[in-house]
Amino acid sequence: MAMVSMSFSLPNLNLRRVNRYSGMAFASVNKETSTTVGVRVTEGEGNLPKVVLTSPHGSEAEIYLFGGCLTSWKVPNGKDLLFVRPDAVFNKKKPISGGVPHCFPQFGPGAIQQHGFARNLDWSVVDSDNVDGNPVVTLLLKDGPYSRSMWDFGFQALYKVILNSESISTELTITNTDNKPFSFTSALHTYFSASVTGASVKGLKGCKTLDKELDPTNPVEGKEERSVTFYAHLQYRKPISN
Ligand SMILES: O=P(O)(O)OC[C@H]1O[C@@H](O)[C@H](O)[C@@H](O)[C@@H]1O
Repeated sequence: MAMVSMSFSLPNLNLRRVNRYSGMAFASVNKETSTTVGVRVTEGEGNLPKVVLTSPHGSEAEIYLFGGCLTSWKVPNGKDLLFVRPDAVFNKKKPISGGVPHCFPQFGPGAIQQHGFARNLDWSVVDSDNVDGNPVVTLLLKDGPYSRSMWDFGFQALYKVILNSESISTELTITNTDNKPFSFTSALHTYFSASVTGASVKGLKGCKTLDKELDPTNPVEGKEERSVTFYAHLQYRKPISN
């Protein structure tokens, strides 16, 4: 078993169960479904089912079952701290581009599709809870014919999201359910919404660039510092010095 987790300002929790429901599984939703205080499943963009977590303190989070993708985390003042690209599509033809997409069982490019298949599949809700007023949901993804066609291993992925008044916690647990070992790479590939005014990146001069969007020739960077207020999709590789 392996675990990846991310948490922002999560205070110590007194895990007193208030209200719990186990065994929910939604592949689609026709109307709003709610069985646990602060946890409901409703229809999102493109009629895709999404779980909405609502805290009594006024924060709210949304997780699409397609890709198990956390797309929104609004704090009590209404500000969404996550970013979803304006050109993101919600039609299952591509992963949702933004929020916190899953990269599993491979991070980045490699033997299978970029960032793996977990962000392209429907997850299901297997558990929901309300702990001291804080809504908790656990999503499940298992191997199936599609994943086996690329990566022939039995696995179970459990993704637990806890919404607190001023923080959110995510925890991904991978279990090998096969009779042979496997290795994998994974990430909770978070897109934050932030102001980049005044931000820049230094130490670039002499780095080889890889610009997927604008220039496939990968020139060597001539500037030492670049502002990040322009749209770019750049990676820099520092040459190895002797
Ligand atoms: O564009 P994708 O497949 O959703 O991946 C998101 C990003 O993932 C990052 O890991 C890559 O470095 C970026 O190049 C890429 O844009």
